[in-house]
Amino acid sequence: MSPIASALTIAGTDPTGGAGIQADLKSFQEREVYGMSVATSIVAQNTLGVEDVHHLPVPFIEKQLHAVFHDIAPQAVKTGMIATSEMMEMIAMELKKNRMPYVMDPVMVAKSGHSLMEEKTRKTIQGSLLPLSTVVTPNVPEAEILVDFPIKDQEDAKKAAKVIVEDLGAQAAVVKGGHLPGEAIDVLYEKKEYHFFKSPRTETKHTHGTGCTFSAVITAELAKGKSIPEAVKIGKDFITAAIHYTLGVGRGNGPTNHWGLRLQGVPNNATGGNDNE
Ligand SMILES: Nc1ncnc2c1ncn2[C@@H]1O[C@H](COP(=O)(O)OP(=O)(O)O)[C@@H](O)[C@H]1O
Ligand SMILES: Cc1ncc(COP(=O)(O)O)c(N)n1
Repeated sequence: MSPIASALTIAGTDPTGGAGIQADLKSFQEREVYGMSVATSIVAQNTLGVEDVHHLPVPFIEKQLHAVFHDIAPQAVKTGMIATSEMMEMIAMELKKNRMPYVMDPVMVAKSGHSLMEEKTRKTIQGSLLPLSTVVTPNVPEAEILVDFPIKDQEDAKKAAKVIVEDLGAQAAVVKGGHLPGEAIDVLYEKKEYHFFKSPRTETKHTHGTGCTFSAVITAELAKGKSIPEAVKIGKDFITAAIHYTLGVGRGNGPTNHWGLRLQGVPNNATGGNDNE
């Protein structure tokens, strides 16, 4: 019997389930990967915004990591919200000791505008987690901070993805296109080659946790041994369906539909969710 693929997310929480470790675990499960999670910060948030954040003590985050690594070895790991430099440095040390495919989703600001990473941590990321990462998945605002130049179009996105790899040391980088106008086009730069992943833009406000879900699916696929381009392709198809078959829950920016991909091709009246057609 082939060993069960397992994945670990190290991130913040979202009690309404649309983002953070809750969204990551839903995504792992949908991809038939055994999901595990280490919480960094407990976030009081919903689809309307972030109310408060409680950072867990670094030694306690370390204990959670050891609990996982000393029992069930994941085949791939992702990081999401890591708010402080102290957290980031400890996590980098642990990932150095436990080398495996590592997806870094450099979560900095929630879509509601609330900061999820302290200002000084934004620079720590470059010397600690970035050089360890297999794939980095910044959105446009996050990529602009990492590369320190504006990203206004696909050419800028290509340049940024190349800088994140060639200069900042990531193995691969996907600059996501959700924040650019027009079709949702993500640019992957890996092994000196560009790959483009394009989907029609779904006109909806329900995009809470899209980046978390996208990076979690990439992590799950890497855990199963897929190549980086294959994993990103599946992540793209997954998030496109998750947004398209929106559930319409929540009074603000609602979550995506983590079983959306399973609905592909299913007639509208059988989907149970709202179809944005
Ligand atoms: N309205 C949309 N319709 C279709 N795909 C989208 C839409 N918004 C974002 N995406 C896709 O969702 C993924 C997450 O992108 P983005 O929203 O930029 O990340 P983040 O959630 O980190 O801000 C990317 O693959 C992007 O192309
Ligand atoms: C714990 C956590 N991690 C990530 C996000 C970003 O999600 P979004 O950009 O959709 O607000 C979030 N809101 N909460």
